[in-house]
Amino acid sequence: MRLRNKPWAVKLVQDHPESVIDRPDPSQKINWSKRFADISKPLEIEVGPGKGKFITTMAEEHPEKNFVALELQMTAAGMILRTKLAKDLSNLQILCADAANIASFFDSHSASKIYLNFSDPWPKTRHEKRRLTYKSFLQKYQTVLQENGQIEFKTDNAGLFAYSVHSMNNFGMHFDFVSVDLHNEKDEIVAANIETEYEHKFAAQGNPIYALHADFGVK
Ligand SMILES: C[S@@+](CC[C@H](N)C(=O)[O-])C[C@H]1O[C@@H](n2cnc3c(N)ncnc32)[C@H](O)[C@@H]1O
Repeated sequence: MRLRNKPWAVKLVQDHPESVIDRPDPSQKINWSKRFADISKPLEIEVGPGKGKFITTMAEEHPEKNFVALELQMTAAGMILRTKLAKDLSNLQILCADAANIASFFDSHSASKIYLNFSDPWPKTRHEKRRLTYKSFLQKYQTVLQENGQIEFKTDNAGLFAYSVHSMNNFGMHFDFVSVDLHNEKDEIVAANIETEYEHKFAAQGNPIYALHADFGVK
């Protein structure tokens, strides 16, 4: 998804370096302890949050955790920042960067969860390496996640879901939860689910939502 360029978003990002790390040099680790008031809180990362409904809701509902929105597009980063400022979410930081460099930005084994929500499907075989569940990405997530850390993945795209199950299984990951119709699971699972912008749109069109939780097991 490519968002139309919004000049206000660029300006907002530039005006708030305390909240957004804008295209950092991947050769330098980020000092997260300077960015979060309490670094001892569990850290959760969403890769590709888009406009940020999911990650800002999570940050609002879970002040006991720290969150990082890792988003490639500056316009999307600006939209997330606007919500962060409006809701005064001090436990949310925005990292405007490519997830291909995720292992450079975080200490090894520092995160407890990585969320992949409605990632771009890249259906052409020649673009397989760009899929966020391709093995080179899984390798980087493994480095960033703690031993018992989890990946939570949701999509409406059956092809990307099948591909991701295959890719994670080949990588030796363990599946803790799999659903091919998340919105029609048991009441407590449905109630705990926080929708993303894409999820809301696709579910409203009657599409099933696929979901899984997976971990890398003991290293
Ligand atoms: C299809 S949108 C989904 C947005 C949101 N997660 C949702 O469910 O509504 C995918 C998002 O992932 C971002 N993205 C794609 N590749 C990325 C990468 N390599 N690193 C960081 N963000 C990425 C895109 O810029 C876009 O905002």
